[in-house]
Amino acid sequence: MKYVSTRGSAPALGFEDVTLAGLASDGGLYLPETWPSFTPDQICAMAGMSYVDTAVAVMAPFVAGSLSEDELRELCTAAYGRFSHKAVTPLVQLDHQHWLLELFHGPTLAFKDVALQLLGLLFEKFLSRRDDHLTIVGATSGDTGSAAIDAVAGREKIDIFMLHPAGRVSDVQRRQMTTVLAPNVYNIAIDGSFDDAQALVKAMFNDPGFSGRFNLSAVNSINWARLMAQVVYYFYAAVRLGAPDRAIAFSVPTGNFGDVFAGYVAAKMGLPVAKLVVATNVNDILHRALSSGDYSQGTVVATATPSMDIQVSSNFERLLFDVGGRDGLALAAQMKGFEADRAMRLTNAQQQGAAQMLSSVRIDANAMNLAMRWAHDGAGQVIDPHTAVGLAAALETQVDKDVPIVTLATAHAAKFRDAVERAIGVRPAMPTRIGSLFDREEACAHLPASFDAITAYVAERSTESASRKVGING
Ligand SMILES: Cc1ncc(COP(=O)(O)O)c(C=O)c1O
Ligand SMILES: N[C@@H](CCOP(=O)(O)O)C(=O)O
Repeated sequence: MKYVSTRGSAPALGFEDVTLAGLASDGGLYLPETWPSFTPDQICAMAGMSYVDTAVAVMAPFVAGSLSEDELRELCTAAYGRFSHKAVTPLVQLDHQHWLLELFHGPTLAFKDVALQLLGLLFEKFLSRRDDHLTIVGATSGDTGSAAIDAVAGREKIDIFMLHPAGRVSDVQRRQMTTVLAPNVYNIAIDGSFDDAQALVKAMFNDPGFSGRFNLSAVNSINWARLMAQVVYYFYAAVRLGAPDRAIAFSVPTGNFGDVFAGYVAAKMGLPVAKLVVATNVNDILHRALSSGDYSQGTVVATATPSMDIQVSSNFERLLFDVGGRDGLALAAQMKGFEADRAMRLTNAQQQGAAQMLSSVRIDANAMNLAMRWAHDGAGQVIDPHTAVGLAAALETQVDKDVPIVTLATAHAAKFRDAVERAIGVRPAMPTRIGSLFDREEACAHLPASFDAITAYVAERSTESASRKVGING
């Protein structure tokens, strides 16, 4: 399997190189050259499979040439062995049509664990084959950071620098990052939004001197391996609800467009997806783009769904590339225009291509709170605010009554317990696997959202870490 860049001028690479590179050298994002696909019989055969077996079946075509099926199975067994639910991503029924797909049974209580537990192991596997050290730079609105840190903490050939917007993540999210005191983990709170953090990370990748010197890699969903691992749970859920004989709709609370793009990939691979609902909070760039073609960056508003307080959705570029005819050079020009003007219009082909599978809904605080209450009072489920945005959008979307609608439950309610308590008067208990989060010491640098300040910090700490490793090993 070869991967090509959405901006058309980086070299095509295999899975191992794409995973270690993160972002393509032309600033684009990697995608498979062609979509692998399954026949209805092959999808039918997934019905009785365990999560690990489904993961191997779905991901094998993507890793071909870099991992054998046995190696992939070994990594998946280790990654999903850390989940607290036997089904890994169980389904819960809410009423005759609505379901939740619980994606928060991993070590850090959010859907990010599904991909990042695997990605940590992929990094280790690929680094064991070469004499290399990786410097991961990442941006987080809270969940990617904690999941990535859990996945790579203590790994000898990796340093991780994780930027989060100061004061704009929940206390649980912050502590899940800052209380990990492993020597290869560096948390940085920046004065700015998640978008500022993501722009700084991309700027580090796009500076060839800096990215080459520190051998940068990515844990954000700009890294293809992140999305690949998320495709699995669409198959896993859909076959349990009757695919391939029945089409399934999914409603996905959306920020960086990674999770919902994984659903798009599942559909490209032959899964019968009736509809993908893109559920945004009031930071609604994706809703405006999909409903009217207007992709223009507004100011980020802080909400009770901080992980979705995003106005530039990095994976949207992957969708535009695929539905717009895969013309990398044209897309590169369009994205350069966006970077200069902070606004662009979708082409007709992009708009129409997206509309074939995707619809969008913008959910405000009131609708989100009502959905939390609906799930609690009607089905006895305490859901987190991000999941509630997805559920509210599902409830507002017209779907044939015979089609099940699965809302992706992206985080455990305890991660956002203050917002949940405000909405339904119930304070979710912290799962015991989180341990004594509130008794632990925190470590975090606080820096301005400035390229010079961040790169100086990374350079100084990476050098320190390199010399420390020489000291340990030599
Ligand atoms: C809890 C939660 N829900 C939803 C999202 C949005 O997912 P995506 O960025 O893949 O669209 C995020 C962050 O990414 C998240 O942390
Ligand atoms: N909500 C995310 C934002 C980063 O998204 P990613 O999927 O691109 O890593 C977070 O939790 O940090």
